[in-house]
Amino acid sequence: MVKPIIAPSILAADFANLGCNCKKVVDTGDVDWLHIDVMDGHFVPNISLGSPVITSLRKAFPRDDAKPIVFDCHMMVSEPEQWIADIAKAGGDSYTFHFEATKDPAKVIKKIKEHGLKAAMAVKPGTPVEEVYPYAADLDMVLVMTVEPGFGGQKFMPDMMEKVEKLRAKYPNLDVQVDGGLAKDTIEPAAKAGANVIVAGTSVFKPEDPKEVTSFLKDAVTKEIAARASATS
Ligand SMILES: O=C(CO)[C@H](O)[C@H](O)COP(=O)(O)O
Ligand SMILES: [Fe+2]
Repeated sequence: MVKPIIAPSILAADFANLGCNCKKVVDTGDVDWLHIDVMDGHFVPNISLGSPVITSLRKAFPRDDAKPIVFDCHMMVSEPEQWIADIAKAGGDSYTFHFEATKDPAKVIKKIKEHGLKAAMAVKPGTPVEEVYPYAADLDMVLVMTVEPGFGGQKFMPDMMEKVEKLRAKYPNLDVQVDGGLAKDTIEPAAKAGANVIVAGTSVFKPEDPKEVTSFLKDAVTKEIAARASATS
């Protein structure tokens, strides 16, 4: 059975106070992962951050902590194979590449695993979810984008929930992640469709009290996972 995972996107943090901002959201107790958006200005029309920032952040969240935080790296980059070694060295745990960014997804997945990282594949809103199926057995997670990648603070696209439903029906034990516009008013359709890994940037980092949001998001996902388990037992 999948677990409910809340992954705040650090793109919405104040980069001058990145460590403190991240500690504040992790201290809610609801956060298991930090979602790290790497953008190259080529695959997407924006530049964000890269491995030096991940190296620094890893020092603030060491792997030998009582509750280690998973660094979930969302690689919005062309030729994704070229950054795998860098991200592994910097302290990433999971490497999500875009299906649209490579001609050979199987080769990218193999290289990610060779570097000891979890492998995940993302699909942009215009990409049919069926493209994922040939690779699903080798993936730890599939990311269904609920905005066009490139910027935080965009509006959640409810039409993407059909993709989440298809994935959840076909792969009951696969981590299915949604990213873009997730907040208290959009979590319900995502959780009901079967998403269990929730990326949320603006809605978690911007309010004064992140706990109020993280606990709402986590409760919503926990409830839907339990409902699905009892329906299938
Ligand atoms: O991958 C992303 C953008 O491409 C971000 O993870 C995403 O936009 C999260 O930010 P928000 O919750 O503010 O929409
Ligand atoms: Fe992201």
